[in-house]
Amino acid sequence: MDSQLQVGFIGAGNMAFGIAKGILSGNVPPTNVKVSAPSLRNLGRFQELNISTTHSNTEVVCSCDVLFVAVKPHLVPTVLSEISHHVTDRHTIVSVAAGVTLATLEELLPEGSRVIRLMPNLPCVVLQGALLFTRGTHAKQEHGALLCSLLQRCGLVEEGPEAWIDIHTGLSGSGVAFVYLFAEALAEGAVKMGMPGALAHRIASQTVLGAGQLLLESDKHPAQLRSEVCTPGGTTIYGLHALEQGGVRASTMAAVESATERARELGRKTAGSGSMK
Ligand SMILES: NC(=O)C1=CN([C@@H]2O[C@H](COP(=O)(O)OP(=O)(O)OC[C@H]3O[C@@H](n4cnc5c(N)ncnc54)[C@H](O)[C@@H]3O)[C@@H](O)[C@H]2O)C=CC1
Ligand SMILES: O=C(O)[C@@H]1CCC=N1
Repeated sequence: MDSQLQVGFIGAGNMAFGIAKGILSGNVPPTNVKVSAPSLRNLGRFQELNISTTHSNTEVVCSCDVLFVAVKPHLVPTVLSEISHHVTDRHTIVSVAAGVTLATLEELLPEGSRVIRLMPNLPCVVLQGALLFTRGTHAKQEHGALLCSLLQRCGLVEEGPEAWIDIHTGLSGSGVAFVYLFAEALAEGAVKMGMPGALAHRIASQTVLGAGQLLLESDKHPAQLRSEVCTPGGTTIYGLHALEQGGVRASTMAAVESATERARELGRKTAGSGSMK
């Protein structure tokens, strides 16, 4: 990767911070990164990473080659209209906004702009993200490869068709929160049975981490690993029976479906009016 490559972020929230941390863990020095946001509130933690910060979105655009647009979806039309005059051949614009489609992004930017739609997730901040991107009309394979090399330390980075981005949003962007809910409930079950809360939460976190790592590294189907934990007539099958009675499988599938549908709805609203309230 070109050591002169300049990276910009518009929006200094949780997701921008996660991606920035991943990028800095690769071979991009903080002096090559700039972030903008209207208030000082979120900028401090970027400054702690020696990233330069500003309140001017156009200043970021004018100084970078790859620009991450990391504001809430309903602000994307306003932000892109504001910076549009400054977007040139130099730029690859990468939007992480849930639901906002390539068609909307391309329409809001000058003809021929290079656009990529990326859906990351919060564990980028610990270099364990799951990211899926899709390239717009004018973003070539080489631009996808450049993005992959920038994000190489963020976690798993995959490319796919745009139709999968909203699904990935439900599965993984939002899915992280579904896993947290499960971890919280695991710990609360232990607290109910008499274990101190702090210990229960530490053990629940390690259980989620260990289960995930084994699932990834073993290359086995989750049902196979589940059966390896179940002793016939033992404790696990009793617990699984209780979960199935609560409809955990159906409600988890419904959660992914519902989050995916919401991403699609956000996309339609952004395409329609530029205002999503
Ligand atoms: N938080 C998450 O887990 C994920 C978020 N996303 C997407 O990332 C985007 C950002 O989400 P978060 O980081 O969670 O939001 P956030 O609320 O933490 O951050 C948004 C940032 O945008 C800044 N901002 C607001 N108006 C602005 C403007 N006019 N110009 C420049 N900056 C402005 C805010 O000051 C704030 O720093 C959203 O579009 C969301 O869909 C995608 C995947 C996961
Ligand atoms: O909840 C949201 O809309 C964002 C997108 C995926 C995760 N957080």
